[in-house]
Amino acid sequence: MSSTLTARTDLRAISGRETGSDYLVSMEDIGKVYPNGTVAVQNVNLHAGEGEFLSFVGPSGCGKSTIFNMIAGLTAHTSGQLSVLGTSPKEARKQNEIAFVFQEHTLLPWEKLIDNVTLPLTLRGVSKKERIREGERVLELVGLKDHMKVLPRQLSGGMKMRVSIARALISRPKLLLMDEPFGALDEITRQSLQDELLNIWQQERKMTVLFITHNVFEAVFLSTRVVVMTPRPGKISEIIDIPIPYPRSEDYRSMPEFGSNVHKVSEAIKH
Ligand SMILES: Nc1ncnc2c1ncn2[C@@H]1O[C@H](COP(=O)(O)OP(=O)(O)OP(=O)(O)O)[C@@H](O)[C@H]1O
Repeated sequence: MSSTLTARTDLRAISGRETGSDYLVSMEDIGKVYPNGTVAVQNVNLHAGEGEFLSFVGPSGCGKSTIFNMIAGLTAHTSGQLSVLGTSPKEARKQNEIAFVFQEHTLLPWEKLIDNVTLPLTLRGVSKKERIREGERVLELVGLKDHMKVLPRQLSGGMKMRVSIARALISRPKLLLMDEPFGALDEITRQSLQDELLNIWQQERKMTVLFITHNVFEAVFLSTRVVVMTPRPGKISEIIDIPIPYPRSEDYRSMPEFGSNVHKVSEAIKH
């Protein structure tokens, strides 16, 4: 076992964030075999604490989305022990404390932004007054409060992604799962959304983010730890601490520490 597999950054020291002692996600020897016999992941051991930002990198098909779907209670693991927010993934999902953001924005084209972002509250029967208050709060967080009444088609790709993030935040999730959210965006938009996501994560002090990306630069810019996976059947080969303090400014992207961490993660992916 690699020594970095068990290493753990002192999150409080690098981010100034409060951290809890309990794990939000605990995966012990997790495996997943799909009904057609595909062994997607094997022997996955991972613990994510409150307030962490973990990115998952690895070759296509190594089981990253499968891991997220198991954590979200959308597909069952077939071996090992998985606990999310201290209970089973399905139970955790019912508590509305897990939110998902995908690469595709999945907004309702005929609904104004305010109605799109408040949809999870509408489905739960929350009053209109509270929906509007919470909708304004999250649209403000993503810098779109002035666009409450517009339709999704009037927005750029980056703005649509901001709306998806706002909708995910409306339930004040403890755990935010993001599956390649910025994969379809141009580099400039992508970097500005990375900055915004870190700002939001710093404000929502206890929220844990799990983030899938194919982009090593993005993983190193955002994360407290980077989880590196092997080709299928996916296993975790290394978990690399990124012990650079937050807030991480634009300058971080040109610092030697950034380059050396990118190199470390890139090397880990090759082995
Ligand atoms: N419902 C399913 N039934 C059978 N096999 C599946 C199913 N979903 C995924 N797989 C297979 O499981 C493996 C892992 O897939 P998964 O989508 O989790 O990988 P990934 O790392 O997220 O890939 P990518 O980076 O390309 O999105 C792949 O071989 C995939 O074909």
